[in-house]
Amino acid sequence: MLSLDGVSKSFGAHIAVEGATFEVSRGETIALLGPSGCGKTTTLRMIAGFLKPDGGAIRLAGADITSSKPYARNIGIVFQDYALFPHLSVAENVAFGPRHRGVGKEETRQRVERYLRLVQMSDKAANQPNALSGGQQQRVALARALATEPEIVLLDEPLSALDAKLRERLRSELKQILGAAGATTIIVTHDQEEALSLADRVLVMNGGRIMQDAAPREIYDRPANRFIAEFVGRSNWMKGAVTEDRTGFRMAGGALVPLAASLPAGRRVSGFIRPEKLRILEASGDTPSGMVSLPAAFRDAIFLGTDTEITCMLDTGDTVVVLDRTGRAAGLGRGDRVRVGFHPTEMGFVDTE
Ligand SMILES: Nc1ncnc2c1ncn2[C@@H]1O[C@H](COP(=O)(O)OP(=O)(O)OP(=O)(O)O)[C@@H](O)[C@H]1O
Repeated sequence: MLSLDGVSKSFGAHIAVEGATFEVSRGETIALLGPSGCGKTTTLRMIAGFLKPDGGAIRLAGADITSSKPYARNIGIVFQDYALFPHLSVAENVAFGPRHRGVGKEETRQRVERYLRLVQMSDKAANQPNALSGGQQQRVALARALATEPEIVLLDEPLSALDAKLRERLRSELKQILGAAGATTIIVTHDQEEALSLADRVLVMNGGRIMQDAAPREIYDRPANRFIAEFVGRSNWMKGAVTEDRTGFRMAGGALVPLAASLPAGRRVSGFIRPEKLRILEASGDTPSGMVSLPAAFRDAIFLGTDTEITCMLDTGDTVVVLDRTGRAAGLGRGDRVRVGFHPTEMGFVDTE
């Protein structure tokens, strides 16, 4: 449906986007995820036609749109701040796009009804936007974008102006709405949960470059580099080195973690484990079968509601964070001896930079 091929954009000497290359299939939702300033919005603005790329090509439904005007592209956009027309009612806001594009009266009326129903705002059709909550306004903005039945919908940080609770609710609604509309969607966000939960594929950007383009699970379980392992989820980095025969990772302290595939000579890797993959074990006794255990001292525990975040100092000197749901930290005091256990298959590796 949409493809970018080597798309670049600089502002003066600053390269904002470099060689962006990816495709979005019909009905697919992809997320551009990355820290502030990584080039997400610039990429979106080039797709929308508000910015002209310095190089590369953008194609939409087979046509080269690299240089076409924004209004000539069949694209729907939802911005962070909703930007509804304040003097028009909710229904008139949704009708605006189709009417502007010459869609007939009856068809426009049907679309307003259909898309307001889809975002569950039918009962507010006659209201003015300023009489709606932030979440309601954002749903209307979505209906307005969908009502033109665009080939692609662009969502720029669509939930970031909402409070945490509402953001979570609207996130799952958004997924349903986009699915029901069969929309092809690109969502720009710096919120990893939003990207992982909404998108079929996540493109992680940093410094103007796309660093990984993969399914959410893949990004989380097999990040392409250290930046992604730290930006998406949290990581405990474990000291160690690849064994001489290059089939294992010998951790500081002696524990051996087998590698899924033997590494080419000269390649150095760093090992990491997600906090929820670690378990607190008693200081003595058998290590559960198949697990590796590392002696450690308990430091502190913070109760977060569902999880408790436990910090331990391994005897190797590494500090690790364990997310625990079993109440294992109860009764432990600073300095108490414990072991930190995990299954070797749950250790991830990235190239040492
Ligand atoms: N019109 C402009 N003129 C000059 N520099 C710009 C312009 N627009 C963006 N930039 C720069 O290009 C880089 C990428 O900006 P962009 O807005 O794409 O980042 P972003 O990933 O969307 O960040 P954020 O999440 O903060 O919006 C930044 O360093 C930014 O300062």
